[in-house]
Amino acid sequence: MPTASTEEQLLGLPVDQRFAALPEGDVDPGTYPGIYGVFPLTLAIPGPEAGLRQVPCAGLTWVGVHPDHRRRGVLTAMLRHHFEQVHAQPGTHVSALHASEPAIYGRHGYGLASLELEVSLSRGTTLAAPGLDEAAASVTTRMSTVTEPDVPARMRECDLAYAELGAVVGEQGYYERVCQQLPESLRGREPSRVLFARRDGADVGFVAFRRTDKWEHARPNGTLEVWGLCGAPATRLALLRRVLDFDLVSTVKVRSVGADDPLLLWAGGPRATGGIQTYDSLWVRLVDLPEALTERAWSATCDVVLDVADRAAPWNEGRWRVRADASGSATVERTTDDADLRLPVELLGAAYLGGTNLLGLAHAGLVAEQRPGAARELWRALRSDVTPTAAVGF
Ligand SMILES: CC(=O)SCCNC(=O)CCNC(=O)[C@H](O)C(C)(C)COP(=O)(O)OP(=O)(O)OC[C@H]1O[C@@H](n2cnc3c(N)ncnc32)[C@H](O)[C@@H]1OP(=O)(O)O
Repeated sequence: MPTASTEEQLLGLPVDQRFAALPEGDVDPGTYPGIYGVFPLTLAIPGPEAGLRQVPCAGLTWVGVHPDHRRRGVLTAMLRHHFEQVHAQPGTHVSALHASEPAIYGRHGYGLASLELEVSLSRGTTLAAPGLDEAAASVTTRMSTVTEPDVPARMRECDLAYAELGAVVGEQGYYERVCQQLPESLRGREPSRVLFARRDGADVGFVAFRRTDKWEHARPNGTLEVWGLCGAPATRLALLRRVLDFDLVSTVKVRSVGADDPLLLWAGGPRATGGIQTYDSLWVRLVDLPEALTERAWSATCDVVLDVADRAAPWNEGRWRVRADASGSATVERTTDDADLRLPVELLGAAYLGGTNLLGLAHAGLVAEQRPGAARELWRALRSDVTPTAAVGF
């Protein structure tokens, strides 16, 4: 049983974003059948002139259905409620989550938009990046502990300033939450530390990590797990070089590494690491399809009619004409014209950040092309120059 109070465990989840399904009929009136919460986030999506736009995003979290009520549609009803809430909220057009299991959320319109790697490195691994050495050398690092009062705000400032495509950034309360050190998560280990990268007297990034002490055969065999890394590439290089050189540590595990992160290039390729695991990262759901699609920038012209299936948010169902122009802007309007592509809304969520290849999905038989070439046309307009990075957990 957790020793922390409910309020401590819910730190950072705004009170008006905590929801519970009410018991009905012959059930225990003292137990909620289901709960969920929403972290208000920003999500970095493709923006004008090959830049980024950080847009509001509802971060679905804390989803749970009581074992006495499972498989009776409670989750389905809660998600419908969530979509109606977001639909009614001006300015927020997408929802996103990290899934506990990959089979749950596709049927509710969430598509897998980014991947994350967990990369293991041995202490002393050389990271080679000659073009960045000078900039990396100009960074100094300073160690803090996450419980120091100014750390959450400093981490948030860095995340906002250096967000990459696909990154999410929470409000201040979210950062207080990730910096909270509850006894059950510590379990005798040291609290998380943060090395801030500094240049000209200002924070330009950070690496957040926790070390686990271990000795084997009279030799130090500790592990250092990186759970947050932020900054321009040269800053991240400097920070990673620093954590690869900690005393008493033999293995450095870097979590939430984007699929195209330079770390693998710096290390010398996958076999230069101690191992790489690949996981699904952010699942994205277009709650307001036309607003979400017009909010992002487009990378090529297109004119396609989509026939979208969306049972859980029926206002998105049906045919939409999507026209993107050479300036990167798009219009999305209702139409009665014949469809060029038929697809479920989750595949638009998957392609929303520009990293999931819609043409590949058509080849895989998941998108039905009615007009030859329409999948390629839409994909070329949606794709981004860089692969979306992994999103931090929430
Ligand atoms: C964003 C987050 O917070 S992730 C955390 C999610 N929470 C958890 O994993 C906690 C443990 N699990 C649970 O609390 C519940 O089992 C939940 C939330 C996963 C599902 O809740 P339920 O109320 O049972 O789901 P519901 O009855 O609405 O099921 C909807 C559909 O999803 C399917 N489904 C539900 N859970 C799963 C699963 N784990 N794997 C595959 N399919 C699933 C159901 O079979 C059903 O399919 P159908 O429409 O074809 O009949």
